[in-house]
Amino acid sequence: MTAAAARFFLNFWSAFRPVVRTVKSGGTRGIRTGTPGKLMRSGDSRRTVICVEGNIASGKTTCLDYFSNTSNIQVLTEPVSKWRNVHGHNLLALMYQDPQRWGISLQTYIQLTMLDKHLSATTAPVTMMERSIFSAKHIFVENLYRSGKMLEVDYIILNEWFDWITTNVSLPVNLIVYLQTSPQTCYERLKQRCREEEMVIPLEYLEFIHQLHEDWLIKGTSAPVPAPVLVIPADYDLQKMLHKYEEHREKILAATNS
Ligand SMILES: Nc1ncnc2c1ncn2[C@@H]1O[C@H](COP(=O)(O)OP(=O)(O)OP(=O)(O)O)[C@@H](O)[C@H]1O
Ligand SMILES: Nc1nc(=O)c2ncn([C@H]3C[C@H](O)[C@@H](CO)O3)c2[nH]1
Repeated sequence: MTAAAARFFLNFWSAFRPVVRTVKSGGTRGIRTGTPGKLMRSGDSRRTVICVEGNIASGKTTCLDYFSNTSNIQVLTEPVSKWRNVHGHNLLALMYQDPQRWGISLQTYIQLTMLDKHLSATTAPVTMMERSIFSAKHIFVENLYRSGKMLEVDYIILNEWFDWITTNVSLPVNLIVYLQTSPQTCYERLKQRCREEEMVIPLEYLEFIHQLHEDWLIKGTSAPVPAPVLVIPADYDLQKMLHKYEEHREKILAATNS
């Protein structure tokens, strides 16, 4: 990274809400958010972070809703509302309408907003996040680049940001819950939900996104996973899925002891 880029990043970084400082801890260099008292942030080893991953409309929000009533669990949903209104600009809609032009803009903003989610302060010992900075990179950035909708130079810039952030900022994840839902089922649920920006999504896009999840979380052939993966087949109807979530509750919360 050039000196100018480092200066830019450090200026950007100092604007961040949490007071961050570089500390040596356990021999590895990483930025921990310095917070007194009970407040915990992602870098706090006392905190357990579970990321719920899955295709579009695979049922992540429904899963998080189910666990949101459990004491000691803080649920962090994706900041989709931010992506749909960046000072009046609907970046999510722009990307779906013209991914070649707006893919880099959306991914840059998603990487920032997901980093902010990872670093958000909480008093709860367990955080369940919808997706992560990792899936933004390994699923969606990869899809844009591999489908020829992202310039190589943009892909490289995003990768350098991702590598710097994940090297210098402690973003521990204790468990990934992968809701393994078929593209067809996701497509049906997406149509049922009718999120305006997503009405242009073809089944083929969901098939690409599905394959990238499988390569990453099942086959392990694309990129390292930041935590053990618990796979929950999620094609079943709502009632059966709620039973499945209850069946897996112990395994999911066992991550707190790992
Ligand atoms: N098991 C299920 N059976 C039928 N419909 C479901 C099931 N789970 C969720 N849905 C419905 O499918 C739609 C998508 O579900 P949900 O919002 O939980 O998915 P998601 O993975 O959070 O989506 P996104 O990735 O777009 O945020 C919603 O309308 C939801 O009510
Ligand atoms: N391009 C792109 N990159 C991401 O990192 C990303 N994360 C989520 N999404 C899209 C999927 C749903 O439409 C909607 C809600 O998940 O936002 C993304 N789209």
